[in-house]
Amino acid sequence: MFRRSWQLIYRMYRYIKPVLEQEFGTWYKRAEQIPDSELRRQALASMSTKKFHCEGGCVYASQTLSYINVLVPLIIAYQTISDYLDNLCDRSTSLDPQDFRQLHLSMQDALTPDAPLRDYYLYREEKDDGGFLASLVRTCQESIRQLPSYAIIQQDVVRLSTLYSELQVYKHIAHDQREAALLNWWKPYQEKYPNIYWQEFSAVTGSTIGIFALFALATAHDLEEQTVTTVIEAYFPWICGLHILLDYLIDLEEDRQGGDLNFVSYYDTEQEAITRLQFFIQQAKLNAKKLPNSEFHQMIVDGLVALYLADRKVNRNQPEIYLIAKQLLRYTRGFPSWFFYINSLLLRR
Ligand SMILES: CC(C)=CCC/C(C)=C/CC/C(C)=C/CC/C(C)=C/CC/C(C)=C/CC/C(C)=C/CC/C(C)=C/COP(=O)(O)OP(=O)(O)O
Repeated sequence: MFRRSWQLIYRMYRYIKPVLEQEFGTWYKRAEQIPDSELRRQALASMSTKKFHCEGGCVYASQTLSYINVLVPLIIAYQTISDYLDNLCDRSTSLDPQDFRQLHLSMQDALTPDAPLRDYYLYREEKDDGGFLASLVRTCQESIRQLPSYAIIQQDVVRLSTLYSELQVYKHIAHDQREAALLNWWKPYQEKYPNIYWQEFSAVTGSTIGIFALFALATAHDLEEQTVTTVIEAYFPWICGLHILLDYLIDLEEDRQGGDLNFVSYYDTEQEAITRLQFFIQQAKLNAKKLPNSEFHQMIVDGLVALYLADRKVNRNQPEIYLIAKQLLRYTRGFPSWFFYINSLLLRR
């Protein structure tokens, strides 16, 4: 197992990137052949603008090189479903929760080895994707069958995936209803997560990386339940929360102008946003230290901050975001953060 940031980046370029490019390219070509023009447009738009989601997600495959050919296709297929459906819901002509729910059933089917395929487009007009979504689901199912300890993580990944899907439903309904729906959804979880706000809980559920961390664990033949629990406790809420709060931070100005929901905008002041994000970094690091292969998960924390703050939107023309970003990058400190930041700039710009 590797311990250093340069070793992670070396593995990414040497072993992961070739498989990733091949897989991603194949799905992209498949998307180009989607018969329905609107579904095709959304699939291509999400794959063109969000490739870094797959690139970042595939970092988890660097832990076990012997499973690259299982983990990379799995992570790419699952993340592609997530990004494609997000585009369909965002750009939807309807605001129909029933439609959003039905589409997202594909994500839980993808994580259930023998689940039969369903009509995920049942409640929308555009239906003919030429089997694109079904093939993504099937690819996930074929991959998870090859993970020796999948049975031990199955229930938890489906639970995290269901929470993600619920977030996507509530986030995309009518603007005047979504905040109340999200608050109401949060109520039964409030007691379990007393240290976070409702909007932070929503952010936590929006990350796919807790699932990817569990996929990587399931490559072990002797996986213990206790290890799964410790990894979930580190990721949900801390590492996942940090991930999506960063995602919303860089969209803050854009969302403000477009009147879009943004979980970072709920902080009262800039200083509160900085304090809360620093709190998430601190908790994420503390909890990452408790994990098996802890160096890897600590690199994920540094890497997330670097990857998101390397986005084009973080620049001097958006002073609020720029200031918060600078403070956060300084807060993570040390060589790995700067090394990942430079690599992320190369990847994303
Ligand atoms: C291939 C290669 C050489 C890679 C090198 C990568 C690199 C530089 C690694 C070093 C640093 C490192 C360790 C980074 C960590 C990487 C990591 C784990 C990244 C995570 C990527 C990921 C899985 C992203 C998915 C994000 C996600 C699920 C987003 C959706 C969540 C959400 C709720 C979004 C908001 O949606 P909405 O409000 O609808 O708004 P938009 O859709 O408009 O944004």
